[in-house]
Amino acid sequence: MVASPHHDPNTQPSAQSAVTIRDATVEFPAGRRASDRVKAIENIDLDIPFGQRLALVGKSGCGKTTLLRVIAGLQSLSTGHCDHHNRGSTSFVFQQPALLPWRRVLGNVRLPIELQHGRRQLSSHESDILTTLKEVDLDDVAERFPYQLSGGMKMRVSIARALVTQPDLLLLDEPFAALDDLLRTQLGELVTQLWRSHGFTLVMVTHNIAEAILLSDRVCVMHEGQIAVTLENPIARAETASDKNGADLIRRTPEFAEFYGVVSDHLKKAGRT
Ligand SMILES: Nc1ncnc2c1ncn2[C@@H]1O[C@H](COP(=O)(O)OP(=O)(O)OP(=O)(O)O)[C@@H](O)[C@H]1O
Repeated sequence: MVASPHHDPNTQPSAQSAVTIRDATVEFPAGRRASDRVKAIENIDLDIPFGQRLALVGKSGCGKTTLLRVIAGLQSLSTGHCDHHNRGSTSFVFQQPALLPWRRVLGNVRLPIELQHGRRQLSSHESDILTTLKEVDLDDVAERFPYQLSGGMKMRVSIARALVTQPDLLLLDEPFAALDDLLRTQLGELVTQLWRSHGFTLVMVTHNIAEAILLSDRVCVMHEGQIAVTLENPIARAETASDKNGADLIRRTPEFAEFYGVVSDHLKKAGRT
């Protein structure tokens, strides 16, 4: 397990990085006067290698979502830069599935293709759309409307919609926080399987330490807008992910308990400084 302090202005961009962030700061107005500002993130340096899964954890307000939005290109920086070295697109999955209620499952999943290529080219993508629906086990409910789906199914539609454009980078912002533990574990397994078959780079924000450990190769603990520590995940599960009981078995291992303790200690330490 390697813990590395993160703020290193001398770090060079790596050819292997899908995303390179240097000296990134985002300030927001925080009061009546123009001088009242809050730094949501401050002087962040981060390299995310191609195909890596990175989890951002930290207490509420520490800047996780802001950093994720910077990576998504949805949030401009006050200083610094964020560069993508991807060949393809970036997709974002939010906590709320945000499906269009008047469109069936198929129509919701098809939407990004329509936006990217227009309606005329749809037929050439139809088999990709159906393959994606199969991958998330929704092919049987393709003709249903969102109100006819359970919470877990809605989230799977949201994941399918994110995957249908074959993104190189998938960003998840607390995607399963509103779901119960069992569904959360099942969807985590699904994300792991999809990561194995698609090979995208994955960045996720979560409050749940177990989820961070089960779904990542590296965990960044954030505190007050900075990355307090980056931890290599010693139990990254590339080989066991296809096992449906993988998450449950891994949760019971001493290695899991040990790493859980390490992440938890860093979170507490960050909270005390
Ligand atoms: N649009 C905004 N305008 C003003 N302040 C903002 C804005 N967005 C975020 N902030 C502030 O920036 C800081 C970081 O917010 P951010 O949402 O990134 O934290 P977070 O770690 O994702 O929190 P949570 O876990 O509660 O979602 C907080 O102090 C927040 O109040």
